[in-house]
Amino acid sequence: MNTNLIILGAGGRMGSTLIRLAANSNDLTIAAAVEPKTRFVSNLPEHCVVAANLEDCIEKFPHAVIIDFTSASSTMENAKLAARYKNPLVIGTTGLNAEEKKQLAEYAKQTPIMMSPNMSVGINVLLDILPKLTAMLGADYDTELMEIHHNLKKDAPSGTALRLAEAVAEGKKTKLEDVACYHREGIIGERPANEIGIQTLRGGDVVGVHTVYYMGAGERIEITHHAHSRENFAGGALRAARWLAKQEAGRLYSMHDVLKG
Ligand SMILES: NC(=O)C1=CN([C@@H]2O[C@H](COP(=O)(O)OP(=O)(O)OC[C@H]3O[C@@H](n4cnc5c(N)ncnc54)[C@H](O)[C@@H]3O)[C@@H](O)[C@H]2O)C=CC1
Ligand SMILES: O=C(O)C1=N[C@H](C(=O)O)C[C@H](O)C1
Repeated sequence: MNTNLIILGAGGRMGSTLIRLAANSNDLTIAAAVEPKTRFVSNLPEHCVVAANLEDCIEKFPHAVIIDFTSASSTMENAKLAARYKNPLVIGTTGLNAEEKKQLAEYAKQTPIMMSPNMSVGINVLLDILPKLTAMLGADYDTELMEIHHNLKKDAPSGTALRLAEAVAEGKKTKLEDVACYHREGIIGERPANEIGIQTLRGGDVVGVHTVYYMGAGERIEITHHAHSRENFAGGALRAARWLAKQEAGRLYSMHDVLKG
């Protein structure tokens, strides 16, 4: 089966990687590339439409799967359009707040939507394991997370770090918002036992590093995921697009659903 794609943020780091990978596949067609800075879009296949915004082209491509790696505010506008025109939507954008995620769950009742802050297999397998690992280690192990990304990243902490921290909180049978600590400075006192610390580092061209630490008496576990390139994320997003094209609307899907098949 051939799947038509509309790639949003086509001139960006993820958008351009998606175009390169999709153009080399046998079962995907890039129908449209959307990017306000159209001069940054390159390497497009013949017949691909270029538009400055989704509204200008969505009507031409009913059923095309939209892939969105843009910014939180753009994603919300794009999701509204996808819901209106019933196009499936894969969202990789991070930095969305709780209210925006709630709104996306509403749109997902109108059209199939899959959202994941990290499209890699490794991180998603880790997300499955962390609640159990955290519960097995128990309250004697202090849990902290650290993420490192390139100096052009706009949101912090990364969407992945927040999702990993939620999985840890689940294992501790608590809510992340009740125990998260994003900043330490000055005379802060002893570390509360149930706290989950989340620290952000930024620099250079780091694609993405996430570490979860479990620190106990006399031992420490560190689990680190290194993304070697953006192809890893783009490959996951294309896999999600193929899968989503066959799904019904109903609830907000995740990469877990995609990997389950
Ligand atoms: N879920 C995942 O696996 C991954 C998620 N991300 C997330 O994806 C997002 C984008 O990351 P990058 O590609 O590094 O950023 P980027 O800044 O290189 O690219 C974003 C592009 O979107 C364009 N854009 C802005 N508004 C738009 C609109 N309304 N319609 C179409 N295009 C629009 C911008 O002009 C820009 O070219 C970020 O939120 C990032 O955290 C990044 C990598 C992996
Ligand atoms: O902005 C990025 O680059 C990345 N963002 C995602 C996030 O915020 O988790 C995923 C990945 O680590 C790269």
